[in-house]
Amino acid sequence: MSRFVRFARSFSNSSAARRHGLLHELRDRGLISQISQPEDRLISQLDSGHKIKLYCGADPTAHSLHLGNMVPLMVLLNFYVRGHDIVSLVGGATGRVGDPSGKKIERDILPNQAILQNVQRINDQLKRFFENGLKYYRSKNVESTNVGSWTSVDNYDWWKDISMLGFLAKYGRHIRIQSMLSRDSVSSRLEGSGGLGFNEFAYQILQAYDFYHLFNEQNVTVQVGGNDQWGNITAGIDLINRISPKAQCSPPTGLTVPLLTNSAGEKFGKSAGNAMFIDPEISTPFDIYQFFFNISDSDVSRFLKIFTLLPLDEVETAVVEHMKRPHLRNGQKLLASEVTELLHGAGSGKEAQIVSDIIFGDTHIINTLNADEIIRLFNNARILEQGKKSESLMELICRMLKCSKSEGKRKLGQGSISLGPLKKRVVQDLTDWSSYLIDDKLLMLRIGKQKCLLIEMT
Ligand SMILES: Nc1ncnc2c1ncn2[C@@H]1O[C@H](COP(=O)(O)OP(=O)(O)OP(=O)(O)O)[C@@H](O)[C@H]1O
Ligand SMILES: N[C@@H](Cc1ccc(O)cc1)C(=O)O
Repeated sequence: MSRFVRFARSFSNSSAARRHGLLHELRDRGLISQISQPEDRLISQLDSGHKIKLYCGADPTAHSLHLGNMVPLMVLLNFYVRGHDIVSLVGGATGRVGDPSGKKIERDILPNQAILQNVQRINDQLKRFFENGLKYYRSKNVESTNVGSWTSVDNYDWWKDISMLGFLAKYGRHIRIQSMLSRDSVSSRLEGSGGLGFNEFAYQILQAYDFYHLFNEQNVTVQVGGNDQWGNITAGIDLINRISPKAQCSPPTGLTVPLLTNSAGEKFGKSAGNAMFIDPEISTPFDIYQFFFNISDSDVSRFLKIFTLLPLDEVETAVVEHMKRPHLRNGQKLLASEVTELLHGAGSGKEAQIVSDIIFGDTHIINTLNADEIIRLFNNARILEQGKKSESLMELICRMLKCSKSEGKRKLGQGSISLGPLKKRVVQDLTDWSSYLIDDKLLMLRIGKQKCLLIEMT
C-alpha cells in the first residue's frame, strides 16, 4: 500500500475528516433545504475541526414524535455521531401557545395535564432515539470513539420565571413588528379569512428567545428544524444578532430540512393525520418495518439517504442492485431493516424482517424456527392471535374475520383458506387440528392472498 493511500485511509477515519464535509454529505443526503447566511462561517468552522452545538425543538402537541419529526433529528444525529454536541428541546412552554407555522387555522390547545404527559413521553422518545441511534452508528463504525454530548431541555424551565413586564422592558424594543408581520406563518394567516390570535402571532418571539437563551447559556450556535420553521428560526437569529455581543465572533445559524410529504403532497405529520408515530407503545418495530417495506421504488433512494446512516456509496450500490430486480423489494427490505434497527435497537430489524418473510410466505424461514420462537416474534409485533383447539375452523374464521357464518362458509367453499406452513388448502370445516399445527400449538391460517394469521392454539 502506498504511503499516500495509507494517509488517505487514516485521514478518512480521523475525526477531522468525519467533521469535514459533513454539510456536503447532509446536502447529498437530501437533508438540507436552507442554511442562513453566513454559511461560509459554518463551513469553515466544520472544516477546521471546530466542535459546534446544535438544537432542535418539538412541541408536545401529541403523545409521540413521528417519522416527519425524525428528519431534523437525523441532522442532529449525523452531527452527534461525528463529535458535535446536540440539544433536544421539548416545548413545555411553547406547546401551551401554539405555533401557527404551516397552519391554515388556529390550533386547539391541549389541557395542561396532557401537555405535561406529552413532555415526559417525548423526552423518553428523544432519549431512546439518540441512544439507539448512537448504538446503530457504532454497530457500523468500529472506530467511532469521538461522539459528542446530548442534552435535553424543556423551555418551560426558563419561561416559567419570565414576567411579561420584565420581558417587554428588556427585549421588546429589539423585536421588530415589521419583521414579525412579514413572516410567512403570520402573513399567510392575515391574508386568509380566519385571522390570527395574539398567542399565535407572538409564538415566534418565544422560539426566538429560546434560541437566544440557549446561545447565551449553553453556547448553542445552530438551530435545526423543518422548513416550516424558517421564520421562527430567523426570528431567533435576528434577536441574537441585535442583542448578543457574542454574535460577532460566533454568529447564530439556522438550518432547515425539506418537509417530507406524502404522495398527495401533504406534510407528513400529526395535523395532516398521516403520521407514523415512533413511540414503541404506539408503533411496534414491525409497524415501522412494514411502513418502509411498503414504500414505492421511487422513494427507496431518497429514504435510504435521509433515514439511515448507511454510507452514501453503499446506498448507491444498493439502489442500483434494487433497480435491476425491483420486484424482490430488496431496497425496501434494506431500508425497513435499517430504520427499525436505528429506532428500536440491534436485532429488531432482523426480527421484523423474519415476521414479514413468514407472512409473505417464505417457507424456508418458518422451517428453521420452532413454535415458541415464532410466537415470541409475533407477540412482539403485537399480531399474534389466540385460538382454542376446541373451536372449529369455521368458528375460528368467523371470529378472526368478524364475519357471519354464511360468509365464513363461502370463504371455505371458494378455496381461499389454507392452513400450516405448507399452505394446505381446506374446503370443509374441521375440528381436528393435529395435522396442521406447528409443535402442536401454533396455527398458520391464510385467508386469500392478502391475509396471513399466526394463531396460538391452547
Ligand atoms: N414532514 C416533516 N418533514 C420534515 N420535518 C418535519 C416534518 N414534520 C415535522 N417536522 C419538523 O419536526 C419538528 C417538530 O415538529 P412539530 O412538533 O411541530 O410536529 P408537527 O408534526 O410539525 O406538528 P403539526 O403537524 O401539529 O404541526 C419541526 O422542526 C418540524 O418542522
Ligand atoms: N415550533 C416548533 C417547536 C419548537 C419550539 C421551541 C423551540 O425553541 C424550537 C422549536 C414546532 O412547532 O415544530
